[in-house]
Order: sequence, then C-alpha cells, then structure tokens
Amino acid sequence: MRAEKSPPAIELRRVTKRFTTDSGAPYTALRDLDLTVDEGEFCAVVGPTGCGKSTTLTLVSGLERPSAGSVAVHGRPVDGITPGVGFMFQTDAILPWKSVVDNVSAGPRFRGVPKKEALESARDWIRRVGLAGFEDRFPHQLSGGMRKRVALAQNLINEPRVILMDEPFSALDVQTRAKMSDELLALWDLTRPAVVFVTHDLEEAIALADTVVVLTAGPAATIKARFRVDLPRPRVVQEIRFDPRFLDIYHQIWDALRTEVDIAYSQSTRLDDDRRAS
Ligand SMILES: Nc1ncnc2c1ncn2[C@@H]1O[C@H](COP(=O)(O)OP(=O)(O)OP(=O)(O)O)[C@@H](O)[C@H]1O
Repeated sequence: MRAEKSPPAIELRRVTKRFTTDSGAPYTALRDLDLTVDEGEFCAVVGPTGCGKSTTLTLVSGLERPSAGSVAVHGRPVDGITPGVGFMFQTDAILPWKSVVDNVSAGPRFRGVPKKEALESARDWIRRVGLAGFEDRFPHQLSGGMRKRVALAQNLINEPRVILMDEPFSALDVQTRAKMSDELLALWDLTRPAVVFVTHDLEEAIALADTVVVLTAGPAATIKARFRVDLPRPRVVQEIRFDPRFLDIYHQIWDALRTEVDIAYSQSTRLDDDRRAS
C-alpha cells in the first residue's frame, strides 16, 4: 500500500493581500506569494522594511484573510484563528497581573485541563526554559530575557505544531538575544514544530533556520528566493557565525536581499522628498 504524503505544515498559494489605506486607496501589500513550510522545518523570513513579513504571519494565524489565493495549515484551509498555532511577537503577550506560573498555565487551563495538572505542566515548562525558582514572580519583577522565556514556555506548553515568531528577540540586548536564540533552538529540538521566524537580521535568520526566504520590496511583495541553510545542528548561535559555510550562505542571501533593501530605501526617500515638496 502506498503511504499518503502528509500535507505541509503551512502552504500559501498565489496569495494576494490588499489593504485599504487611511485615505481610502487600496494598497497591495503581497501579490502571488507562494510559500511552503514543511513539518518540523524552521523557516526564517527576511525582507526590506514594510515589505509584508508580518502580514504573511497574520494570514497564517488567521487574523487576516487573503484577498486572493489560499492559506492552509496542515492541509486545512485557514478560516478564522488557526488552532494549534503558537505566536511570539516583539512585545510580550504575558499578562502583567498574573504570576509566571499562572501565565504559563493559562493556555491549558483555558482548554479545560484540570488546575493541578495544568500547574504541574507549567512548572515543568518553567524549569525547561530555565526559570525554576521564579514561578511566583510577576512579569514586572523579571528582566526582558526572562519575560521572553515566560512567553516561550507559555507557547510550548500548548505543544503547537506551528509557531509564528515576529522579531521576538529584537528588543533584547545582543548577548541576551544570542542566549535566547540558543534556548529557542534547544527547545525547538524537543518537539520540532514548524516555525516561521520573521527578522530583519540576516545573521540571526541563518543561525536559526533550515531555510531562509527573501521577500521583495513592496508594494506587491512576493518571494524573491529561498535558500537552504545546510549548517549542522545542534548550533551555537554565536559560534556558527565563524563557520566558513555560514559566510558563503550569508553572501548568497545578501546578494538577493541587498537589491530589495536598496529599492525599499529609494522608495522611502522618494516619499520623503514628495512630502517635503508638497
Ligand atoms: N491593516 C493595514 N492597513 C493598511 N496597510 C497595512 C495594514 N497592515 C499592513 N499594511 C501595510 O502593508 C505593508 C506591509 O506591512 P508589514 O507590517 O507586513 O511589513 P513588514 O515587512 O512586517 O514591516 P517591518 O519590516 O517594518 O516590520 C506596509 O506597507 C504596511 O503599511
């Protein structure tokens, strides 16, 4: 008997997304975008500022609908908020009035898991993200890096098969950021969900991902190129940068990205000039 090939974790086909701007004019953010992320794949998305990286995530999450084309998660068309998907954004989504353990156990509690079991599982995840002993602290008593750990535990406790991350570590200092990236890779390795990780930082993208996708400059952004990152795992984020293969990959991707960054930059300076002239 022939085994059925399981669908990819995420599939966007010929996706176009139009917004209506404040002035009422239509703005096409994405056009004819095709993106496939396999089960267990760590995919980083890079592209010039404002090209549509976050919009791509909101389409997968179900927070926004495509104007044309289709979005599917595990073969199911996305129709409203996608179940089984975790999110991590630049700003923390942790609740300031709840302790660490209550924040982390909130997901299972919401799904109806009995309190005792939810708290046990939360303590387990808090330990795995390196916060044992901080269970009863409140978010304002934690550093930025510690709050990110809480957000990671809050996500991973729900055992998502897909995690969407939008510059989750960009507010952290450089060292904490590298440390968190290592933690993320170690935790990802435990359950290997599919990840889409949006970042401005090409080094971060290569250090973390299996594939790096480059978007073109907007409007009507689409995928310019997709690169396989064949660096060995496990990786230490701050050390993998010195691998000669890392530099090769960096140069290849930067060649594709640089043109798009230049286009976006000249568009933004032209807009500034127009504004000054009017
Ligand atoms: N709700 C909205 N209404 C109107 N325009 C929007 C809306 N959301 C996004 N846009 C526009 O769509 C384009 C893509 O935005 P998006 O935030 O996805 O880009 P990005 O690549 O994530 O940006 P950055 O790199 O700055 O984080 C931008 O020009 C943005 O202004």
